Amino acid sequence: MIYTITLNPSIDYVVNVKQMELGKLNKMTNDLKLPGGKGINVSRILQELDVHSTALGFLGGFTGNFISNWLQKDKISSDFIRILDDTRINIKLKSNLETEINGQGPNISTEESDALLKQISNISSEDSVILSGSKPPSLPDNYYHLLIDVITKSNAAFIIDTTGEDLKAALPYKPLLVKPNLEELEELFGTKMNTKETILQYGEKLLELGAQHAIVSMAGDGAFLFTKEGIYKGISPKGIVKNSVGAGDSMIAGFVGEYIKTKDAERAFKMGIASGSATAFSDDLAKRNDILALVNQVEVSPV
Ligand SMILES: Nc1ncnc2c1ncn2[C@@H]1O[C@H](COP(=O)(O)OP(=O)(O)O)[C@@H](O)[C@H]1O
Ligand SMILES: O=P(O)(O)OC[C@H]1O[C@](O)(COP(=O)(O)O)[C@@H](O)[C@@H]1O
Repeated sequence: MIYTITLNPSIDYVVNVKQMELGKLNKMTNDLKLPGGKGINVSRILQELDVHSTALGFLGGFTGNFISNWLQKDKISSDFIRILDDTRINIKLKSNLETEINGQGPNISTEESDALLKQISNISSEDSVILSGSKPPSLPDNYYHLLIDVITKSNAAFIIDTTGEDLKAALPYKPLLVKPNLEELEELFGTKMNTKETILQYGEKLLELGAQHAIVSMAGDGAFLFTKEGIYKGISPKGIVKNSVGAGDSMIAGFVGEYIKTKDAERAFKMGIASGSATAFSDDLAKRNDILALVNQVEVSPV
């Protein structure tokens, strides 16, 4: 079984405004409320790719109900710990520029956070766990570490998509995949990476520090895949970008869904790029047919 864990889900409130003017009354041309949070996005794309997963994490309040109802409607299994506080709402403002305003996240009590640790102590070595996104500030600083401890004791594989110290601390536990975007890679190592050589140098460092596979994604400029066998460059297909929110999550779902079936990292990378780009070219996350239509357009070659 694949489990996704979203510690900080959200409703993504996508708002379109023709020409945003700060300090004035702006009228929306249209708006869209979507279930969000990185692991939930991964589960939604896995479902499109016919890969079954169960979405875990914390959900609460009317916002939490919106997300669980959506997942139920789409027949995506979930087993969230219900919390007293409301799940956050993140604003995705599409105007002349794309602006995001993400909430900090709800209060999570010790009983609630312990309940998730207890729930995942039942996983086995046959399972894979995808840990995605930020954690609400009310969770203990070492909460990701506590989760990884439980997962690795069960000998389950894990993938982690988060940033900063949480990502760095996870590497020695040999995640199957990490996928920082270029900005996150720069933040992780505290240095600007203006040349291909520097990106390759720090991408390889992710493997030296323990990751089994690493992808460094660069939006419309494609991505690099780092494996023990070699480094690959993937070129993103061209298209009209509608909403790139969730492109990174889609890429992870595409990679993991294919890798678990075939154990072929290069093929999985292609599926990852196709899934990320198909989402960037859609209002919501990508649909199965959009992904499959792009996969043959993705070019991957050794560096
Ligand atoms: N503007 C775009 N055009 C084509 N593909 C894109 C675009 N933005 C994202 N993608 C695809 O999605 C992948 C992940 O996007 P990226 O923005 O790098 O991740 P994140 O959402 O984590 O910041 C990219 O490697 C690419 O394949
Ligand atoms: O957990 P975080 O880092 O606060 O991010 C949450 C946001 O990320 C998203 O999951 C999108 O992530 P990506 O664009 O990186 O794929 C949104 O759905 C959500 O609003």
